[in-house]
Formats: sequence, structure tokens, C-alpha cells
Amino acid sequence: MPGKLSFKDVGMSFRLYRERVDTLKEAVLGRFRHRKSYEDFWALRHVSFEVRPGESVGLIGHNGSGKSTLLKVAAGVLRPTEGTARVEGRISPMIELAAGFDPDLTGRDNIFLNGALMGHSRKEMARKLDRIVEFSELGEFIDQPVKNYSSGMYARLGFAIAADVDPEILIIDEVLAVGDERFQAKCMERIRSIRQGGCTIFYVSHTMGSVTELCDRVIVLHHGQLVFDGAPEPAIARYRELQGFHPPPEARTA
Ligand SMILES: Nc1ncnc2c1ncn2[C@@H]1O[C@H](COP(=O)(O)OP(=O)(O)OP(=O)(O)O)[C@@H](O)[C@H]1O
Repeated sequence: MPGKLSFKDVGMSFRLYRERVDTLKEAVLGRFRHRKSYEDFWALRHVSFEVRPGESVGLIGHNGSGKSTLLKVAAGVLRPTEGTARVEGRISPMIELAAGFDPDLTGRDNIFLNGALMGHSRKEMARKLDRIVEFSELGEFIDQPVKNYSSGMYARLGFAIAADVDPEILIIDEVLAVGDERFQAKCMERIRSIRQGGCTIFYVSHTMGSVTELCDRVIVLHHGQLVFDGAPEPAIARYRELQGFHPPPEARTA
């Protein structure tokens, strides 16, 4: 059964601590300023949307617009400060490189660890192991501690696991960006087939071509607010307009 997601008026704030910047001179002159030593920063505010079973939804926005934060709330890694985020179904998050990996364990052991986190028994994971290792193309590195991996190697393993644990909702963050071109193409192929299998997909990317290709619908975040939710083309146009970006005609869908 494909899963679904529902966000109602979700807000996520972080407390940003400031260092006091009063200089000695200011102190001597008695010009103390009483500043707050922290402020609350809303990375997401009033975000509401639904992802229905089997839908493939894209999430785009400028750097720092709140995409990863939204995915972390969806995956239950962060609890929203306001509102409610509901997830129905087994979610397979590929959020940030190395999330969910224990750096001291080998790639192989991390496959079992991630499988367990997803509710799979050791026996089930042992059945999937060869396929995951083969897809990751890590070769003998699979028996090295993952702290020795490059970012591309992390991404390969992360993707290979997430794509093979029979998710009901597959969350894909920008991880593909660090893989080399050939591996990216292989991942896209796998995502297409997972999508055809009816899995619900939530896809974050800065590569508009892949968003257009993979997504039925696209959500645009801008400074933590949801500013558009609709068809891919107008969503991308809105995103570019907000950035004041006008691509040359030949790059419009790239
Ligand atoms: N743990 C945290 N503590 C404080 N601020 C945070 C924390 N996590 C995220 N932020 C801030 O929240 C904002 C949104 O960050 P987020 O990583 O969600 O953006 P993003 O859209 O995924 O960006 P990018 O495209 O660069 O990956 C940023 O200003 C970031 O600095």
C-alpha cells in the first residue's frame, strides 16, 4: 500500500544563540547594550499540504528555504514546533548524507542497522544484502567503516538501501547530486521503476529537469513558507521568478 503525508499549519523554529559582541572598550565606557542572547528562527511557518497515496511530489526552493527541515519533520526526525505532520505508511528517508548511518560500523553492518530501523528482520535483510551491495558498487569497501567513505560512497549506499527496503513513501533528498553522472542515471532509472510500482514519492532537487520528469505535482518553499502547490511547469516558473532568474530558452526545462 502506498503511503500518504499530511501537513497542517506546520511550523518549525530553531533557537539561534548569539555571542555577545560587546567590546572591552564598550564595557569600559559603560555602553552596555542589553541584547537578547538568542532568537527564534522559523525555518518553516504555516505549511499545509497533502501527498496522496501513489503521488510523486517535488519540493523545490532556494538554499535555506526549509526543504530539508520539512523532510526531517515528515520523517519524524524533528517534531514540529507548531501544527501537525501525519505520515501513514512505512517511510524510507534518504535525508542528508550519513543520516541513519553509524560511522564506526562497516557498510555491511549499516545495511542491517538501517533495515532494522525500517522494521525488517535480519533474515529479510540478508536476502536483500547482495542486491544492495551490487547496486551500491562499493565492492570491497562494503566491509570498511563508513566513516572512511567519500560523500559519493555514502550516497550510493544510502540510495541502494532506501530503494530496496520496500518503502510505502520514498523520500529522496538532494543525495543524488553527489553521485557521478552514470550513478545518477542508474538512480533515476530505479526511482522511475519504484514510481511505476505505485510508491508515494517525495522528491527534493535543485535539478529542474528531473523534477519535471518525476513529479506529478511540485511544492515551492520560499523562506519557510509554502508559496505554490501545483503542476511542475508553473511551479518551476514561480520558483525562478522568486529568484529573479531567467534561464536562456534552451535551458528552460534543464
Ligand atoms: N538545527 C538547526 N538549527 C538552526 N537552524 C537550522 C537548523 N536546521 C536548519 N536550520 C536553518 O533553517 C533554514 C532552512 O534550512 P534547510 O536545511 O531546511 O534548507 P534547504 O531548503 O534544505 O536548503 P539547501 O537547498 O541549501 O539544502 C536555514 O536557514 C538553516 O540555517
